[in-house]
Amino acid sequence: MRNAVAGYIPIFLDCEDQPCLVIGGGMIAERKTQALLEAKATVTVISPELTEGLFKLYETNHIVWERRVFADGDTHGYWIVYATTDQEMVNRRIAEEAKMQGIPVNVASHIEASTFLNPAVLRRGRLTIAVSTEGAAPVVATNICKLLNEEYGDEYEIYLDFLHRMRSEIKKSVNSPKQRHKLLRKLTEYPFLEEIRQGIFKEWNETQIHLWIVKNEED
Ligand SMILES: C[C@@]1(CC(=O)O)c2cc3[nH]c(cc4nc(cc5[nH]c(cc(n2)[C@H]1CCC(=O)O)[C@@](C)(CC(=O)O)[C@@H]5CCC(=O)O)C(CC(=O)O)=C4CCC(=O)O)c(CCC(=O)O)c3CC(=O)O
Ligand SMILES: NC(=O)C1=CN([C@@H]2O[C@H](COP(=O)(O)OP(=O)(O)OC[C@H]3O[C@@H](n4cnc5c(N)ncnc54)[C@H](O)[C@@H]3O)[C@@H](O)[C@H]2O)C=CC1
Repeated sequence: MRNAVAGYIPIFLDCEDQPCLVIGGGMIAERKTQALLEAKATVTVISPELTEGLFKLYETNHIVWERRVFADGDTHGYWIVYATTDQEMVNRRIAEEAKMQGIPVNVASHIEASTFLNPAVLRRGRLTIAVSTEGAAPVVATNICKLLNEEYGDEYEIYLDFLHRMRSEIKKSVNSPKQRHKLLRKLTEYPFLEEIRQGIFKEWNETQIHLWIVKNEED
């Protein structure tokens, strides 16, 4: 068992169109595959069998399925690898092979063989909250997400879409970094979240956005 505490760096990877390999076709493979597809990755699954869910994804062309057991060399050319078979030795072999090539690898059965791990995740549109216990208790990570689920409701999706739009406009039309920082900080002080919760928030149109920028630049 890895003893380090806080020895991981949390990062958000852009997986769009990246070739990702999942080895094994059970429930854990299905869970990791779903997460990869949500991130628009290109997924290949190598396994003699698939769960019903994975088989549906195969039938609908969402994944490529190679119907066989893992063979040496399979990880070559992939961007990221998940070893999710129920065979400890196979998972370890996959991890060794991936590591030799510098490919990040997650081993579902043995944290110490992995180079990265999957946190429990809560999503609200552009908001992602990811929680890890460094493998000490994955269920606790999930429970923390359940608690946060109460605190961070759907209003965050509308809120962040709006802030994203404002930020893009500010980046386009305000040249000075100092001014931009001032405006972006000011924006988060408005009670938009409260307005969204109360159902009284009205999306600003282009003119309103520009008027706000001009007015607050001067302040
Ligand atoms: C290290 C890590 C590597 C990784 O998989 O990335 C890992 C490893 C292992 N998990 C094991 C068991 C379980 N894992 C879950 C659930 C989840 N596990 C997840 C992540 C992680 N699990 C990574 C660290 C996360 C962290 O930092 O806390 C979640 C959060 C995200 C996800 O899977 O994407 C997901 C929540 C899904 C959701 O929210 O829906 C459940 C409960 C369930 O399935 O319902 C059980 C059974 C109960 C138990 O054993 O605790 C075993 C023992 C296997 C065995 O004994 O054979 C190992 C291997 C080991 O410990 O070495
Ligand atoms: N990280 C996590 O969140 C969790 C991890 N686990 C671990 O994950 C592993 C997998 O769990 P499940 O999906 O529930 O198991 P499972 O038994 O449902 O699925 C295993 C899959 O691996 C395939 N397989 C077996 N040998 C193979 C080989 N040589 N090449 C390719 N595919 C092969 C099987 O056909 C099957 O599809 C277990 O070993 C367990 O220890 C279990 C629970 C949670």
